[in-house]
Amino acid sequence: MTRWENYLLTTKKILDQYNGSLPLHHFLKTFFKANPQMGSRDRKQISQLVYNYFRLGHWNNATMQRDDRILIALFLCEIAPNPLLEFFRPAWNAQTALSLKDKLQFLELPAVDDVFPFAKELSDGIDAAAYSASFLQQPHLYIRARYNKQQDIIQLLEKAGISYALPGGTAIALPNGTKVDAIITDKSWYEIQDLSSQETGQLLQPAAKSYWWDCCAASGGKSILLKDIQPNIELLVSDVRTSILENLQRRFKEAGIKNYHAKVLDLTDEQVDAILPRNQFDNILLDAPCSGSGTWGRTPENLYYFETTKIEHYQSLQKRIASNVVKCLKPGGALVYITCSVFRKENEEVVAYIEKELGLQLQQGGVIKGYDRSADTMFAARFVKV
Ligand SMILES: C[S@@+](CC[C@H](N)C(=O)[O-])C[C@H]1O[C@@H](n2cnc3c(N)ncnc32)[C@H](O)[C@@H]1O
Repeated sequence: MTRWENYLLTTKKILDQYNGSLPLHHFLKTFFKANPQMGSRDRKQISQLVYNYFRLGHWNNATMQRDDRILIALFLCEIAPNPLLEFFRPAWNAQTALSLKDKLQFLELPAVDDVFPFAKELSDGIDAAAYSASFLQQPHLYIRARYNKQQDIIQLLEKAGISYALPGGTAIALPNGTKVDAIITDKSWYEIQDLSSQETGQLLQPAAKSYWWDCCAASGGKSILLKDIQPNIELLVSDVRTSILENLQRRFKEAGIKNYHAKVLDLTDEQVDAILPRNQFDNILLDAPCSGSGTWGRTPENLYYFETTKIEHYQSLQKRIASNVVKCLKPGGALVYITCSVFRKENEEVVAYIEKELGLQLQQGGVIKGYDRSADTMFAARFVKV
């Protein structure tokens, strides 16, 4: 059997075994660990076939054999010729540089408008067809340059022969999979952060000496952004997961951030204001737990396995957390609500709840589109407590 036939067979084996209960990258890690005969090149190429397969979601599923679908996915998602495609479909391999539209025409296949199967759930202003088509492209890896190091970083990238783009601000777009830490060895020069996530910073507007609570901090991406915009703030970070706050502490150390407090807190607890020793903040950043549907370009298995019933679950969690934390916001203070979701129920409907039920005033915000620039799509809204 040739290497390419073996890759195709292994891809089918993975697709047979995977059921969506774990994130795909965890499943693949375990699968390759159990099959150590595969080298890193084999793992990379098989992973590419599996990921591309899921990029098609349920699109045109009924009419395609699995082998065909794997090869069609490879052809539609990749822009450079590929030895595996050359082996199985040399005529297609000669056409990999065509646009998506021309590739579909070449194969006499219908448009990919329904790759994303939840179009009727989308937030205002998201173009469902463009969003669907965006899944066939791998998103970029974005970094945010810190301490005016953008020029120094660019020099290192050029020296290493890495292509890059400058989409604005201090963001740098890199090809997905770039080994950034091997190129930029001083970790304090940059943060890995998606472009749309970087742009949520425009809503933070931190005043010097103000007291902030990043109440769903995870490993602290938004908090580092906040501190980079205004280092002179007081900051409490919290999350329900102890392990993620340990990651945050490591990441803050690498980023040179020292002055902050960290606390493990479950924000579904109605008494959360009573647990905090100082429970009145000038500003609260609520980067809420959500479906993550705006980031599925990086986890396309969700196109296949996500169940819409989960949206309601996230909405009720978001409302519950918002109503508990707003009690800790000083009058005149701002709440910044963020999701990486494209669903109206997690975005506009939660905004309406915060306005109507919690009495805050919406100042600015909305969807931050990423699908037209190989980035995540997010939602951010800034409120003031009157
Ligand atoms: C979208 S992530 C935050 C991302 C982070 N702000 C960043 O920029 O990297 C949401 C976080 O909410 C946390 N979370 C989920 N349920 C929670 C709860 N009941 N109380 C507190 N935090 C919770 C999760 O552990 C997760 O880390």
